[in-house]
Amino acid sequence: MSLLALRAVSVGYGTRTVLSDIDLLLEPQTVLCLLGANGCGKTTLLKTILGLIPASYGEIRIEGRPQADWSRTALARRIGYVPQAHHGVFPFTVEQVVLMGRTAHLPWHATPRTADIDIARHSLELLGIDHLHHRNYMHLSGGERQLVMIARALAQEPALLVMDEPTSSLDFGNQIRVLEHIDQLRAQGLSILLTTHQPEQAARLADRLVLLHQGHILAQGMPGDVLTPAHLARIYGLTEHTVTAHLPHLFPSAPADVRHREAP
Ligand SMILES: Nc1ncnc2c1ncn2[C@@H]1O[C@H](COP(=O)(O)OP(=O)(O)OP(=O)(O)O)[C@@H](O)[C@H]1O
Repeated sequence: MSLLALRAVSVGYGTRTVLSDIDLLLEPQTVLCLLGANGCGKTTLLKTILGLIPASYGEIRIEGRPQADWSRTALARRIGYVPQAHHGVFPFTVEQVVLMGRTAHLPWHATPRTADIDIARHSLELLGIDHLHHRNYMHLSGGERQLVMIARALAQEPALLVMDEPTSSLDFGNQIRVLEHIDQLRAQGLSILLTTHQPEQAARLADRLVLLHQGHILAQGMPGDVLTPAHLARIYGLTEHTVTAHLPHLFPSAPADVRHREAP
């Protein structure tokens, strides 16, 4: 059974459709990556999957059950969410913010148990930021906040982690650490749905890729099949030559004719 299944889903705001005909499956222990230009609808799709925005059409199933049958708490036990670079107002310590990840596992209004505090501390340690646990979240840098949001989602102990550009504010070292954590989490059995603006990151991480373009899925499949100069040129409005010239690790031996063809 797929962890997540979308069939003919349309998403948008009011009468404006942002994406339509979205079919996708996410299997257990899989990393699925959404790639597409700014404003193509990646975040909107993630929020629709999380139940924060209603789908305007189609069917979303989580672990085989229609999304509408899931209570918010039950969903929060199964899906952790790392929003895009976080600027929210959390006048709490880092440890308190990470403990919020345990809320769905606690009875209504219960205070966290020692086990919950241990799980929160462990999440901070995993990301190498346990030294921040007493700091005020509001006083952290953008990258530190992003790591705290990842720790909070890990403290949820979800089956599916939804991450919106998880490395966007991180320095080189922390980007690599987060990518390695994603590999480890998959090895431990988690599934991960993430967005990125970096094709090389998608190629390194993803088991499956979905390319979004002009309101639809342009292509989906294994990175080796989907990440072509022609597809990248199309979604980013570049020539294939520019794409291959800027991604030498992805396209080390692009044929000469590709280097001069224009994007369709
Ligand atoms: N709350 C909202 N109300 C109306 N329109 C919105 C809202 N949020 C986003 N949009 C619009 O929906 C479209 C898709 O936005 P979305 O944030 O999903 O794109 P994205 O692919 O995640 O972009 P980026 O890569 O820049 O983060 C954009 O045109 C955006 O302006």
